[in-house]
Amino acid sequence: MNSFFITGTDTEVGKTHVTCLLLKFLTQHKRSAIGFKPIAAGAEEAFGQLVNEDALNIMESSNVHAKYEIINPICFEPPIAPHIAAQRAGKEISQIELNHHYKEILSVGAEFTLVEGAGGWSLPINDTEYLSDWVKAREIPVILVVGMKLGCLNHTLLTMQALKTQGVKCVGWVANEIDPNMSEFEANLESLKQRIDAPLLAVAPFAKSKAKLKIYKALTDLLTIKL
Ligand SMILES: Nc1ncnc2c1ncn2[C@@H]1O[C@H](COP(=O)(O)OP(=O)(O)OP(=O)(O)O)[C@@H](O)[C@H]1O
Ligand SMILES: C[C@H](N)[C@H](N)CCCCCC(=O)O
Ligand SMILES: [Mg+2]
Repeated sequence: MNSFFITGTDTEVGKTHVTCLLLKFLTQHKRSAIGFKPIAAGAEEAFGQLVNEDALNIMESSNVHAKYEIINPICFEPPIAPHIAAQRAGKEISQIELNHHYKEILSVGAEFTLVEGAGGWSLPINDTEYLSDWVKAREIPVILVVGMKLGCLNHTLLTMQALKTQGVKCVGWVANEIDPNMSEFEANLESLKQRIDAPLLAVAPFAKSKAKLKIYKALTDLLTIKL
């Protein structure tokens, strides 16, 4: 069983978009795959419970299915930093709780579990802990989604530096074209390639529908897929 933690250079950079594309890629190649969104903030009431859009999207892109609470066990209504949402709801998120939920999703038995983070790499879950502490403790390899826009060089290099300092393995990165009007896309991609000590796995083009990943060999190797 393989797990990957999908982080991003920021919130709203395409972690869910890329997670769904990776899940679909795995499905197309007859791998069993499930998405996991342990912590979500930003949800609506539906079917008598709170549901988050990211979790619904990754459920739809997975070919292994489980109840909503298994896919997204921690969910808050306001679209704010999760530790603040938890505080407002009189709750506290902890690594112990995350371990429990992670065990449950792994017991579903998919070959691949893609865990989508929340926000960027350094996301507080309570007064003293970060989601990144949990990823490090569980030794889940990280895939970084870079939202390709002006400013992404700084965000990417700082994130890579943090991963390295914390001793967390980054198995690769995905360039996500979130801004169709970005100047010098290719030159920025090249600047990142030169400076990132992990392989480029794929490029996700700007597309509102029927998006497809431009796949690199590092991705097929990572997912043990022969094209
Ligand atoms: N390659 C793309 N082409 C077109 N639109 C995109 C692309 N990637 C992301 N988007 C859009 O940008 C917005 C943010 O993407 P997404 O929700 O995947 O970000 P996120 O990093 O998962 O955010 P969050 O931190 O809230 O989980 C969404 O509306 C999504 O449809
Ligand atoms: C509401 C948003 N879409 C995400 N679900 C949560 C983003 C938290 C970001 C925290 C921060 O780094 O400031
Ligand atoms: Mg998301």
